[in-house]
Amino acid sequence: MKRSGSEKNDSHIVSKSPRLLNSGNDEIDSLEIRNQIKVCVRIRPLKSIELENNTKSIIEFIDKSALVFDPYKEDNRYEYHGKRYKEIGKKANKNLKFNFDRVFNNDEDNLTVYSETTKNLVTSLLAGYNCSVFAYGSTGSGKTHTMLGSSDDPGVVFCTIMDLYKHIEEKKDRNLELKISYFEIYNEVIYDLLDPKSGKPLSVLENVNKSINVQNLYVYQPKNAADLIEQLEFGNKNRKQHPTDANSESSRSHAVFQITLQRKDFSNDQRMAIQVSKMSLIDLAGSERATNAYKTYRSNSLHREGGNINKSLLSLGNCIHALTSKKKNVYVPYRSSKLTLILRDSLGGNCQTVMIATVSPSANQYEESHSTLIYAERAQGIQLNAHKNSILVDVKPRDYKYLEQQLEKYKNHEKFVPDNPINASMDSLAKLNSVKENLDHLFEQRIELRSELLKCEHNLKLLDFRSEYRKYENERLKLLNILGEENQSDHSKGLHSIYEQTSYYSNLKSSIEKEVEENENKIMKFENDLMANTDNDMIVQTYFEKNHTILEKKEMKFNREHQRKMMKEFFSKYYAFEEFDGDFLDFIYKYKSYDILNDKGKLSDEMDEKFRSIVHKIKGKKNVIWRDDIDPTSINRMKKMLQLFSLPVYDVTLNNTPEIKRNLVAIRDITPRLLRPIQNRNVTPIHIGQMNHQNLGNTINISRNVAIHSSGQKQQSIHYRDKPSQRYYNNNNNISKYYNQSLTSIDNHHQPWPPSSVGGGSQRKQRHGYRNNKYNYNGGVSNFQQSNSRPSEDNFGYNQNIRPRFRV
Ligand SMILES: Nc1ncnc2c1ncn2[C@@H]1O[C@H](COP(=O)(O)OP(=O)(O)OP(=O)(O)O)[C@@H](O)[C@H]1O
Repeated sequence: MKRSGSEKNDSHIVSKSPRLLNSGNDEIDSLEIRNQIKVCVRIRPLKSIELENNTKSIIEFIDKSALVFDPYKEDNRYEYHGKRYKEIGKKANKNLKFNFDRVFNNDEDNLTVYSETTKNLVTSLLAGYNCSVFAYGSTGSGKTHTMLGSSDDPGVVFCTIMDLYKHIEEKKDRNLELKISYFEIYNEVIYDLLDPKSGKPLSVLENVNKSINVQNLYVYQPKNAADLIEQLEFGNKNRKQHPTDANSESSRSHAVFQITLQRKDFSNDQRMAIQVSKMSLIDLAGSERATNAYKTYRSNSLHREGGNINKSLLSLGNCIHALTSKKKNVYVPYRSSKLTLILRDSLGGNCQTVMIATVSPSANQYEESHSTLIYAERAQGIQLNAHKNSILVDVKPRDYKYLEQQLEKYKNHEKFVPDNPINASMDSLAKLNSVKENLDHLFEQRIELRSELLKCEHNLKLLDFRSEYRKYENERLKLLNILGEENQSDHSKGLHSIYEQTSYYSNLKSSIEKEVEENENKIMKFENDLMANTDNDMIVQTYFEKNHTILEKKEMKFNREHQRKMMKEFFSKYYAFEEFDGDFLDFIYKYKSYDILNDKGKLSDEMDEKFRSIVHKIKGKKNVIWRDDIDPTSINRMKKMLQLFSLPVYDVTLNNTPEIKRNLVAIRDITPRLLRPIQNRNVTPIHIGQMNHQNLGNTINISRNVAIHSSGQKQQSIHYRDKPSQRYYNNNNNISKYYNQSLTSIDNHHQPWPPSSVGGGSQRKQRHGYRNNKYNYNGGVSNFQQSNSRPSEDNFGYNQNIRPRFRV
């Protein structure tokens, strides 16, 4: 035999399931999760017509893990003079041995296939893992027979449903919700098989969680197994079929049947665990090549159909190829077809996947079966990364009591779906909404005031820089002794003008600071009160966090602009100085002053060293500075100069713990609903069609009023070290990011700023007053000295006890 696949071992079985929840089911708790796709091959029996025509079989079953394609056969040779020879002109047998996780022979039924491929996945599904089973093979090789089967030999889908319901009934797991959807991809268009009347093509979108969703898909919640089977049959009838050479009932589309399970665990009175898992059972269209399959069909539409089937299967092949490539960071072209986009998780992501490759043993399907086996062999290398999809949600004890009462009430009912189990955040939202208008106004005012304040800071720093620079210039000019009395007084005037402006901006700054402080105190009061009254509700937190982050972003931007302007100023001075240096040197060389002075012995050591250092600089050589040469005054000067390049900005220090991240999934999904005006406390029916059953977070849409508390909301004194009693939280930046979208509904009610209220107007008037007072400074150097007495650069004039959120 020419080829042999690698021997299988259990190294791909990586972990026992993490026990987030103890399901109470031994089977689930001892579950083994593979990190590799499981590939099985099923050989169908030869059909009666094939047997009648003496069609040769090209696949030989070796054992449960191996088969030989196009086996070498002794009797294919003819005998001549006691020796056996190959027939002249006859192609040699390929005689290829393939190894798979399981090979099913032609006499094994669907139940066996189910038990050894999908049964374990049902356990995984119940434990919270996503699972996929897909049948791949050429037309007429037995995909539909495997997945759907017949009344005599029910297929994998039927067995899965039965097993699932068996578990639900056995465990009487009332907290388990099961929903189904069924769609097909035909000619690269998605159609709902459970809602065929709509006839609308559905679109597929990737949501923020990176999960792929079919938009507006009809999701059905079956009453029981029989009801589910009925829906499945209904969907099957709606599939597109055309007869082909190889199969009179050939399915021309890829059919995707999905079961979504959601399980809520209330066993802990403080936390509710929500698990969402999904199983996709996929019957792909035939993988035959268009030329073979449609040689008898000349219709354009059928050619297009064949082309599209092959386009998506070609993309599937390309994805498998990329996923199994040994090269690093290979691009996987999931987006090249709808099929691969939908299968993205099944192929390389958070999923436990089984591929059942069906092959026909008929010699007429030689090429097709060969190519299926090659694909299947390649797919064995696909790595997966299945993990449980669970989320823990804090439950208030009072809610838990309520839940228990509800459970008691429904104890004897056959079916129990918790209606609206937890009800908390609506109150918080109402409280927030009652003061939100005032708060929005205060936040807008804060942005305005802070921007005025930063403008002052910017101008003061720029003036500080100019005054420092003027001092250097003065020293240089004095040194050169080329300045007359008149020029010197001009120069002092320039310095005086800087001091005057500094004095003006210092006064303006201190008045704005007062307004900022007033505004900040008001916001803090609202924030503290609301947080205390709503028990640190996540929605309320998020609202404040969002507004703090908006300010922080604006200030960062302003800071960058300030640095840019300072650099510009710095370089304009620097280049002027460089030019001067160059001219000076040129002058000295030109008139040989250096040589003359040197000759006359008038060149002091100091002058000589200075001259040499200038030459050194011009030549671009590095200067060696000895440690002893660095005097503390120059270091301080340098520090001061560096400080001029940054402004005090508002600081939201953020935390990013995994728990916060997890809760964010929930908050993101819950906020858009919670932020709607509270009209009706009753639960409105979910538009199931829009429910994103792939998305873990969306499951929370169902229990709309879930109260979610992040551990990150613990009172932390990080920002308010000197005031630990302040309620402040340290949370993830993303909250604000997500919240930005969700808040749009209330943002629409924003009052334009400035509001008509007297307070804001008068404050602005006050500021303008200071501006108009521009010339009422005391003037002169003494004024500058006075302004120097303004608080040091370290605290930028803010009382850190009050506002430590602002940082340099
Ligand atoms: N393992 C099997 N045992 C008995 N009959 C089988 C088996 N596999 C397939 N068949 C029969 O072969 C025929 C074609 O099978 P099936 O419709 O499942 O092919 P398919 O791969 O789904 O084809 P297509 O891609 O064209 O839909 C059917 O009549 C089916 O009953």
